[in-house]
Amino acid sequence: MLQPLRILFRPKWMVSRSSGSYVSRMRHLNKIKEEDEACRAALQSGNIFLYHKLAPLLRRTDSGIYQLPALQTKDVEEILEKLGEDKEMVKESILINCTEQNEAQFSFDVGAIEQAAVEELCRGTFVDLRKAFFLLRGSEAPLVARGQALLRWHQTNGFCSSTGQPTQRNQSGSQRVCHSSGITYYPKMSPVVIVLLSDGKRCLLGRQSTFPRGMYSALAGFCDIGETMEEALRREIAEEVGLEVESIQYSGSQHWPFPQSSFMVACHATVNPDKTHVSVDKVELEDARWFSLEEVQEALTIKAPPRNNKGEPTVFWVPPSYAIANRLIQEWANQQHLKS
Ligand SMILES: NC(=O)C1=CN([C@@H]2O[C@H](COP(=O)(O)OP(=O)(O)OC[C@H]3O[C@@H](n4cnc5c(N)ncnc54)[C@H](OP(=O)(O)O)[C@@H]3O)[C@@H](O)[C@H]2O)C=CC1
Ligand SMILES: [Mg+2]
Repeated sequence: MLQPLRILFRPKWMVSRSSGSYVSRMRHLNKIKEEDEACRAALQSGNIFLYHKLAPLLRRTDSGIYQLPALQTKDVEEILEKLGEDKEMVKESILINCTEQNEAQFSFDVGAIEQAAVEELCRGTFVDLRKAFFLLRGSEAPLVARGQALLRWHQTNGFCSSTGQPTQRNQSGSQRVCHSSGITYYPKMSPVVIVLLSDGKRCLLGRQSTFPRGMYSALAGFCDIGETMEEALRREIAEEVGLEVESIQYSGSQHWPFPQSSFMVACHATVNPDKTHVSVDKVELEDARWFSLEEVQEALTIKAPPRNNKGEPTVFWVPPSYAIANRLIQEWANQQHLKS
């Protein structure tokens, strides 16, 4: 039976360095991103988040709250040694970000090691990212998504697409280089527009057949190469629901890790209230329709939809608060409420 490690989770009081300004933090982060030596030094005092085959390690506190345990390099080295692995493997950690105290944050995938043994040592559980997103609070959800996205990118970009030769990463993992062709590869996101369409009184939501039953969301689509965001938005709405957009207002953006990294650009848009006939592209969407403010307000209150005996939701509901679609819907409802 493996004994859990004694010091795995560093309490806040052990963080001694005072927080600097945003500018000095970003400059520090950039330095460790670019300079291998600085990154190696940062790893010695930084925080490491563990993943197993891209599922992040979470820990449930005594009060039932899920947290992202931040391990230190020596903790991870100890785990690797206890499980008969080379402790030098910890140097494969990928830089994600840094804290307000200028401590570097890394992600490290222990997918080659037996999952249960690591969980026992860490007193935590590796949880699928979709579930982890539900369980984590505040800034931990985007952090864990970013860590996973970087690990995934490294795991799938080991070879140069031009020469077929292996690519080599820098210490931070901010890039990979093919020394044969000289090509440098950087982690990628695909731009996506997501739009909440309104006719002044109602908003348009749609669902794909793969969505959980009863869930409707704002319409979304990948940008084509060469398109502006506005062009992509107008095209997607025309393609998916046969409507012509009249005006567009930017709302915000989000990195979305499912199924691969997308850069979601969220907007509100309007159509002419006299031209609201929806013609759904059934290849893309199972359904799309106009919803009233009352229907939307009700859906926004549902945290976990009621389910039938097959476990399927039985009511109309919208994506959870961590999805930018939820924010768009919430903003629209607030705006309508102010108008009335
Ligand atoms: N965060 C949020 O609130 C929300 C996020 N989303 C995300 O937005 C994304 C896009 O929405 P979706 O409606 O599916 O997009 P689209 O309407 O563009 O349709 C998806 C189609 O685009 C193709 N495709 C897949 N990846 C790419 C790519 N990188 N570039 C161009 N085309 C691609 C796929 O074709 P094929 O499968 O045939 O290869 C797929 O059939 C999804 O990843 C979804 O998870 C959606 C709604 C809410
Ligand atoms: Mg779509």
